[in-house]
Amino acid sequence: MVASERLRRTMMFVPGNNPGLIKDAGIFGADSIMFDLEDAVSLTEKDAARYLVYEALSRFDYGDAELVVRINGLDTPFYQNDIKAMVKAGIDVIRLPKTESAEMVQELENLVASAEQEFGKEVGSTHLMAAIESAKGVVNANEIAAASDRMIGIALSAEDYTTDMKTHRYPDGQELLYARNVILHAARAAGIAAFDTVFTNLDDEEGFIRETKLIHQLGFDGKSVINPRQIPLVNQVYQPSQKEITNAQNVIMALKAAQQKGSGVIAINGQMVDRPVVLRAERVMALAKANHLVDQEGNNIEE
Ligand SMILES: CC(C)(COP(=O)(O)OP(=O)(O)OC[C@H]1O[C@@H](n2cnc3c(N)ncnc32)[C@H](O)[C@@H]1OP(=O)(O)O)[C@@H](O)C(=O)NCCC(=O)NCCSC(=O)C[C@@](O)(CC(=O)O)C(=O)O
Ligand SMILES: [Mg+2]
Repeated sequence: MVASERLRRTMMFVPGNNPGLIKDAGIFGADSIMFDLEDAVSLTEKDAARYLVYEALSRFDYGDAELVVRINGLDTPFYQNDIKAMVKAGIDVIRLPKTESAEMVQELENLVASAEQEFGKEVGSTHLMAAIESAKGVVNANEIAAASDRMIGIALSAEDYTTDMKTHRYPDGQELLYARNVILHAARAAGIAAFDTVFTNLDDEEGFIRETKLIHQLGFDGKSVINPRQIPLVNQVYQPSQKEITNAQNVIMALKAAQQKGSGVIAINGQMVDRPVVLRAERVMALAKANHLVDQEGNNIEE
């Protein structure tokens, strides 16, 4: 699948030092599975975790899920070995934590390109994403998002970010409003995905849904999650209504009819339909397919 066409509603963190969680991570339906070598892994387990994730990537089948690894930061002694091992294993995406500048992304890109050459991988085949976890990262979000053609997205990491901002997380999320909007605009301007942060209180389902509705309304592609229980809740929020699906089906039908006639102009009931409407309709249909509300041809699936 082309990286830019993927749905990324959920990106699930899986601690890289936990064999049980790693083995079963594919059964929960996350759009992206993110093996963590950074903050979920203690300093004494860094090498063991890297080895475990490498072996898992080589042995287990995670189906259609996009496979991501969060490597250790560029200020640690671990990131170079992380990059080599993950490129060798054929990871889809490397997520750089605590990204503060375009130069950091470019350093990552150079190391990834060297590793691709060393291990006989196609140069450019490993995609990148950056987590923004500080005021400096937010201020430089535009240049980070545009730093490399390999970038598929940028993410807000609110736990570290709120610490850097000398605050903490509140239920209404006011403290994140600026960072969320900056990250979203930087991602959209660069034509890549925007991911919202984790929600750490697993027992506060109501709070999780409230936050997910907010980031869905703002325009985020999806959210980092820490537990399989959060996946269906995100998918539910991102599920289009029947009215949205019917409208999208009409737009797609009109598009096909126009193409058959060799016309570039699409009209429904005499009303011209412009490109943004077509793009929105295509996204609604992609979400409807992912939620099994329509079949691959876009027809309603009867209950
Ligand atoms: C929290 C808890 C211990 C609870 O476990 P519990 O077992 O009590 O949960 P249960 O609900 O009972 O689990 C039901 C079944 O699912 C299985 N299961 C659970 N979690 C699973 C999972 N993640 N992957 C696969 N499988 C899973 C489990 O094994 C069980 O399987 P089974 O026994 O067979 O029924 C567990 O979830 C967990 O470890 N989460 C990941 C935590 C983590 O990675 N933190 C670091 C990333 S954040 C960060 O660093 C901040 C950040 O950097 C973020 C940013 O950058 O965005 C920033 O700055 O903001
Ligand atoms: Mg963090």
